[in-house]
Order: sequence, then C-alpha cells, then structure tokens
Amino acid sequence: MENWLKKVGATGLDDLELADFPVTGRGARTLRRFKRGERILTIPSDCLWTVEHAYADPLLGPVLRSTQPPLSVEDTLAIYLLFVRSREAGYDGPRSHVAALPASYSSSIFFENDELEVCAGTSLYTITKQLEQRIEDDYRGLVMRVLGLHPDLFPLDKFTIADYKWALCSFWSRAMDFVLPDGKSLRVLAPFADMLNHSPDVVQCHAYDPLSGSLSVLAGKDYEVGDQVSIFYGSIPNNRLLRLYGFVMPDNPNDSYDLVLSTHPMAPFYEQKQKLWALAGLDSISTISLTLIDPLPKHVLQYLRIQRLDESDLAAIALRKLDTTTY
Ligand SMILES: C[S@@+](CC[C@H](N)C(=O)[O-])C[C@H]1O[C@@H](n2cnc3c(N)ncnc32)[C@H](O)[C@@H]1O
Repeated sequence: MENWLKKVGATGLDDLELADFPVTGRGARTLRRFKRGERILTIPSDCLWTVEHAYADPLLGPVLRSTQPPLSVEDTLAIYLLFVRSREAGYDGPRSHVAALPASYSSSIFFENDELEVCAGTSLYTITKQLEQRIEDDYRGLVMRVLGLHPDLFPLDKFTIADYKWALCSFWSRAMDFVLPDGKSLRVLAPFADMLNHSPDVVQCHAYDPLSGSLSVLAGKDYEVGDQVSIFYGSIPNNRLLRLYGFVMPDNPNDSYDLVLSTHPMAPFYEQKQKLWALAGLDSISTISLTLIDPLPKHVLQYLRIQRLDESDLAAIALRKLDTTTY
C-alpha cells in the first residue's frame, strides 16, 4: 500500500511507520519529531475512496449512473469497496489498501446475541437492533435494484450481507466527513490516513483541500520520535463510539445517554397530544440526549407534561387557545 501511495504522489510516508500500540491497536508511529501544526501526511485525490471516484470508475460508474433513484452515499461507497475487493485483475493500488483493512470489526452490529443482550435496556441496544434490521432491508433492496441485475460485475458470493456489513463498517469506522465551501458534505476514505487512531489530546488536524482534492493530516500536538500520531474523531459520546467504531473512551467528557420517550398510539387523547408535541418541537417518539452538562433537558419535562395531560387539562388548553384567537 505504501509503495502505491508514494508512486502516486503521497507525501510524509517516509517519516511514519505502522505499529501496534496498547489499547488502540494498529496505528502510525513517527520516525522523526514534529512540531504542532506541521504537515505530517498528504494523500492525493486519486487514491481517495469517494462517491465521485465510484461514479468515475469505467466499469462501476455506468451502473451507478443508471440506478434511479441514486444509491445513498453509504451504499455507493460500500459497493465500490466490495467491487474493488472482488476484482481479480487491475485495481492493484486500491486492492493493496483493501488488503490492509481489518477482516472484522468490533462495533455493536458485530456483537454476538449474548453480548448485545448485556446492553438490553440501553439506547445502544435499541439503535443496534434497528440498524441490524435496516441493514437487512437495505441489502435486500440492493440485490433487487443493482447487485442481482449485474452478476458479471457483482458475483453474489462476494457481495453477501456479511460483506455488505463489513463494507459499511469500514466506512463508519475509518472514513472522514467534511463540509465543502459550497455547503455540500463529502465522505472520504483515505488509505494510510485511515490507520490513525483517535485521541482527545489533539486538536482537529485532518483537512480536505477542495482545490487539489487531497487529504492532509497535520500534527495535532508536538511529537517526539516513536510517538503515536493521532487525530481527533470528534466530541462523540460512548454509545456512538461503540456503535460506529467499536471502542469507548474511559471518563469520556462527551458521554451522553439517549433517552427514548414514546407513547402508544392507543393512549387517551393521543392525536391532541401529538399536535402539542409538534408545537413544542417534539415528536410522539422523541430521542433526547442526557449529558453530564445538561442531565435533565427541558424537552424531557415538556414531553412528559404533555404525555400526562388529562381531559380537563386539554379542555383548558383548548379554551385558552379559543380565548387568544377571539382577540
Ligand atoms: C480509523 S481506524 C484506526 C486504525 C485501526 N486501529 C486499524 O488497525 O486499522 C479506527 C479504529 O481504530 C480503533 N481505535 C481508534 N482510536 C481508538 C482509541 N482511542 N481507543 C481504542 N481503539 C481505537 C477502533 O477499532 C476504531 O474502529
């Protein structure tokens, strides 16, 4: 992978090496000192996995362009990755990157049933179950709309639901997201830069250059020779880290609990309450994040007050409304 990257113009690789670290696992180690803000690594546009590159591929592009409505960003990238992985010739550079990707992931959709049951009652459990169902539905849809129509390009034994899950998770745990100057969002998987682990001790230090289309990593702090280079994935609570990346941060200052509030549609006065929730910016199923800074957000109380309203409360509210509209 590194030889391919250097050949196509990546810079910085001579000052880094891949190594195993305690806790974070494989990552990149410095071979020289870096001052904070110094450029460490640049991966040129041609090597990046993006939707645009998937569409530009001479074999895959025409299929993607003829699929209407277009596939989601996630599905386009997942198919692109599996397509390159399935090729027996050509695509040598990108395939050397695919070969360096982990064979399996530890995010919550890969938990065994008994492992996930330990999380029963948490929002991680609920969201993971929903995600598993969505992945099954999306996969069935992809087979009907795309994969099953082009068996020459997508041999189904290399595009199984397990492969699809693996490809999705490769992007969830390794891709970087940017907002471009025109406001559009961009998801990029950058070979080698995707080997960098998360640390809360560095500032945001990875950037996409819209002019050259390249991805760079700067030093997020001063590094001595032999230090692990890290980037900052974002201020992410542990349940999201576990769902997308398969790890948690001890004492995570951004930790939160997603409280799911819901009301059965057969509950008394449901329709009237639904209108009141909408007026308060809520929904009949509302997910509200409880954080250490704001452990009881006002939306929780608003939701519950509306849920507990009885016939006389609702009549009083209707009267008050009538009052204000007559003036
Ligand atoms: C972008 S990849 C980084 C490279 C990865 N370690 C590898 O071997 O390919 C992100 C993955 O690295 C691991 N990771 C990153 N930062 C971590 C951290 N602070 N603690 C534990 N694991 C971490 C998680 O498995 C995560 O899904």
